[in-house]
Amino acid sequence: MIKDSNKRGIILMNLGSPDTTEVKDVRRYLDEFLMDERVIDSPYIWRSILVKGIINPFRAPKSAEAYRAIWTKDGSPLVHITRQLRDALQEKVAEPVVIAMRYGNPDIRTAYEQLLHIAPGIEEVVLLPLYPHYAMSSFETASVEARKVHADGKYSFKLSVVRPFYNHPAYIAAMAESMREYVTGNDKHVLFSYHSIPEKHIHMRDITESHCLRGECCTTPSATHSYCYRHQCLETTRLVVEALGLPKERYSIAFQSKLGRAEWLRPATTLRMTQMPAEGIKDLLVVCPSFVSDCLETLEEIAIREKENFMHAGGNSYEYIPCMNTRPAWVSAVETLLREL
Ligand SMILES: C=CC1=C(C)c2cc3[nH]c(cc4nc(cc5[nH]c(cc1n2)c(C)c5CCC(=O)O)C(CCC(=O)O)=C4C)c(C)c3C=C
Ligand SMILES: [Fe+2]
Ligand SMILES: [Fe+2]
Repeated sequence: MIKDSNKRGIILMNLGSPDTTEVKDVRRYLDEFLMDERVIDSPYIWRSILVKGIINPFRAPKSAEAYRAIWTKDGSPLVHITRQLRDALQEKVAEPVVIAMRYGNPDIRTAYEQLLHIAPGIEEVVLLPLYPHYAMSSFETASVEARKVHADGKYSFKLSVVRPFYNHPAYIAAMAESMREYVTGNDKHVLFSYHSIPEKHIHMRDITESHCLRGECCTTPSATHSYCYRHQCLETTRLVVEALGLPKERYSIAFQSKLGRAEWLRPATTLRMTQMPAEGIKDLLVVCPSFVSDCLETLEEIAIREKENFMHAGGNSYEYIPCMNTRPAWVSAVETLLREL
């Protein structure tokens, strides 16, 4: 690693949002997002028909409305929080720090150009995809896109990418710290709600071609766990509850934000919301460790919509534990992840 801070730049890369909540901008964003072969893996022609002809015409107006419910004077929460994280990190490190989004703006090319403008002699760029867990549709697409643009632009700096940090002690400690005040002094149930992915994507990245989604696969050691999203979510949960000292009857795991009819990781958060009150879980805390910055999927889906579902199903209290956003422990963890590369 090049240690000289004058020669190094940092990019924090997040998923991205539409530029505005207008349907045309949301449509453009969804088009870019869902046409990504690592998000919808069908052959190009079928993907085009599906996205442009079926999903987008219905989804864009609905998503625009959802975005309107969480939009701020500074625009998208996700993008604004990523900017704030950048500012907080910049206070702590000498290297220039910029942000990039996988979809929408600012894109990765803009981020490279910005770094070269700030520090023309840059020799290494360190990219931190802000996804704790490995998925084709998150970490993989971000790093592939960054490498592709790096090669296409014939940039002379070296590009280094920080690996998923789902079990890194600094991420686990920061997650536990962000939850401690909510879980202490009560016996509320804690639901760990992770973004779901299609089961097919787990099989596609099973390097053994025979391990994943069979029996107790995710708790049985395997070389494929470096690519297994489900294993990594279970590990994050295990380590966070260990750090918090939560007994096993106090927490559970679910997967949110399913799209379409295929099999996705289960149980579905939305189904659990209607089941939990009947099982005697009336007071609920929900945390979303696959997101480090609050976004549509946490602020609208979890904090608003799923709360309504839970309360209508007979819940007594429901609290969403915000993402780590710009909490000092998380900013320090980011610094650690970048230093250790
Ligand atoms: C945490 C990592 C994420 C994974 C893995 C992921 C997979 C995935 N997502 C979709 C479809 C949509 N996701 C949408 C929003 C969204 N997704 C993530 C993160 C992951 N997605 C974030 C942070 C956000 C919020 C963006 C924001 O602007 O705040 C959306 C758009 C909104 C909507 O219409 O619901 C879609 C669509 C798929 C299909 C997928 C895996 C295959
Ligand atoms: Fe998503
Ligand atoms: Fe697994």
